Amino acid sequence: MKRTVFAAALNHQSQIEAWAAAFQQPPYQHPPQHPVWFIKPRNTWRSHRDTVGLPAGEQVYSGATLAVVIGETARKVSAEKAREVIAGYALANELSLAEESFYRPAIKAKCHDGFCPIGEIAVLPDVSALQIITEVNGEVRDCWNTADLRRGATELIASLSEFSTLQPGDVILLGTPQQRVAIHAGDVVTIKAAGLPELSNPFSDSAPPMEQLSGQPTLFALGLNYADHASELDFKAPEEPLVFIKAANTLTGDHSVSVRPDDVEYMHYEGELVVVMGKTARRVSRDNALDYVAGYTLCNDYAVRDYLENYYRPNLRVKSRDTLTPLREAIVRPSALPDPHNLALKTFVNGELRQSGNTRDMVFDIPFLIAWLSEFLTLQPGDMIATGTPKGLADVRPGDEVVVEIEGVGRLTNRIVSEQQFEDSLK
Ligand SMILES: O=C(O)C[C@H](/C=C/C(=O)C(=O)O)C(=O)O
Ligand SMILES: [Mg+2]
Repeated sequence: MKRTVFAAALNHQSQIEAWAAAFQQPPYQHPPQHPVWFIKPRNTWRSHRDTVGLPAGEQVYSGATLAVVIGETARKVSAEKAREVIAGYALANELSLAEESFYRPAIKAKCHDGFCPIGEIAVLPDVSALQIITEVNGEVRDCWNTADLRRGATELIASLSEFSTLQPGDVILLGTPQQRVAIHAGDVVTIKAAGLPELSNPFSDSAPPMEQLSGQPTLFALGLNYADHASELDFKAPEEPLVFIKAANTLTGDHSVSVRPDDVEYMHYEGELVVVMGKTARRVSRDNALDYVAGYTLCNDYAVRDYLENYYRPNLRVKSRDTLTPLREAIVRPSALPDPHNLALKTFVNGELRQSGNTRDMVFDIPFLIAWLSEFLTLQPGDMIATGTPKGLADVRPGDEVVVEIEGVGRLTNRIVSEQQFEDSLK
């Protein structure tokens, strides 16, 4: 069973060449120094022969790529050892709308329903120079070679597992060339590579409704959804929701520890209200949106600012690290919380009040967020939306006790430990 599907962006030589000049300019400032990660959430997953519905009025591009399937737990694995944790490979189609920018996470371009068909797994001895062919209606339209990737499978596993413990079933998509193939309703797209089961999907302008999905619930998180927090970071409030995704590895529970990397300057807390979906939601209106909510809980969306790069910002290395998203499992039902948009939100460090806001100050409220997301993807029961944090960030250090408290929802307590303390605790 798939757990999290990670994908590497800007990992093909042709992309770096095409964007080289732009990446020297603001907002990027320099080419990416680390892999640029994104996540294909479970609503995007499809199998061989599944029909994929294309969003009306959008040009969709095929993205034939190679998927690496993890077979063993991998935490801080070296590139030399990475091969040992690979269960096998599969073909995948990393479908996307055109990307005009790599600055902010590309949720709308990458996460439409069905935007990630993945084929059957097979064991291959070597994928370092594998030809990947795309046929549309039986005609070859693209062919690229994994030898042109900037980072191969083992290097990507090493890089990702440094901050995100990989589990059996996790998948890594290795990337796609700059040039993609435009596809249309009525097309059948078939992806082929020697030694791997082919992946073929018909595309239509309407697809069958999605059954209940497997895989981990998706945690969508909002950036800059409180104007006062945006301004403390010298940003204006966004004009549309700034949504990023946090992977399952980052979650931890109440009264747990969060690991502060030993070599960083600034790791801050972010107390946040979390919405938990209770019903499958697709194209839901704002007026009806709260009917789809199972309840509310709270999280701490820690960030390590040292690792910020202006590519799909905030990037997974900042926001999706092991242990950096304490989340309280118990939820409060909507009947017990009639107005989720008027709740005091506080964060205490060692008993001292450090953050104080109110959920009435959200830039985009909960009905808007549910309607906006469900416009282009299906929200499933269990999916969550962390609705952002108000101003009042501060650095936290090993030994600090951090308590997030939201009126009517409850408290979430966790303690900061150093990397060394955490490693010692594992021995
Ligand atoms: O890009 C930024 O600096 C904003 C980003 C995320 C913010 C949030 O998670 C939030 O506003 O709750 C960051 O701070 O990395
Ligand atoms: Mg946040």
